[in-house]
Amino acid sequence: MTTIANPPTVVVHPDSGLLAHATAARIITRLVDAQALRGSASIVLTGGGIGIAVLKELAAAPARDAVDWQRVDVWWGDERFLPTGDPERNETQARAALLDHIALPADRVHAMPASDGADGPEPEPGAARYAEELRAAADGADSPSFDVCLLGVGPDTHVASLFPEHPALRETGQAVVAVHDSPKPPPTRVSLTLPAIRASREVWLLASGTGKAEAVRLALAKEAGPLEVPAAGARGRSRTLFLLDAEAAGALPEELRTGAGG
Ligand SMILES: O=C(O)[C@H](O)[C@@H](O)[C@H](O)[C@H](O)COP(=O)(O)O
Repeated sequence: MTTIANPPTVVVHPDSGLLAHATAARIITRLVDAQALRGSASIVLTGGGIGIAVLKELAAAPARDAVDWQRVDVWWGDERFLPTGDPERNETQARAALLDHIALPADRVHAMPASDGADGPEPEPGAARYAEELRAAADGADSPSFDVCLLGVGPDTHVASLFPEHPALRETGQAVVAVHDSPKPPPTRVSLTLPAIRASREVWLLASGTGKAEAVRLALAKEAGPLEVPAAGARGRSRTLFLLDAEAAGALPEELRTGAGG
């Protein structure tokens, strides 16, 4: 497991609209900087309410095309294992929110498998293929050093499709895992594992609303490990951000909410 170099930084915005707006602006700057440094950039997308809201804001952002979208690789942190084009798939929602509005080469959109896809009706072969695709993009490692990995946080502290006490959390030998019996519907999914998430240069955890306040508190409290609190294990190699609205930050100690503890 990668050691955690830096403790998470907490950023609190007044409301979910501003959180989505500000995170979209932050993505633009992050991708532009990555391209200036390395010529290309990579981002892992998340499903969920705030995750998709950020993509919609990104599509509408005045500075959107400061990013050279021809040189961006788009991956997913997880996917609902449903037929291609199913409205519940994270890919379908990301295409409608952002990808259909930017000049991204088709071969740089790395969609996770669909239940009607070439990998067959079970998620395991598709998960293995996606792991191969990651390895091929990672210069010998199992997973690329994504410039930014976006993760929504579930009310039970799940990230991607890694749920508390679920067997998928114990997977450390693979970058991608098939998930059955997901407590959040639909039951069958494909997900990056914690090691793949932690290969990212930066991990940004997004949470909005009072329903996430306790999950966010647990993710930062150091009271429990990643098997009980998956969001506690989602850390970037060089930076981890918790991007929250005031409601999702509501259960945090004052010093974390205001940065006064820095
Ligand atoms: O496929 C999914 O459902 C997501 O990837 C999942 O990890 C999501 O990000 C969280 O459940 C938060 O979702 P909300 O923001 O809608 O609460």
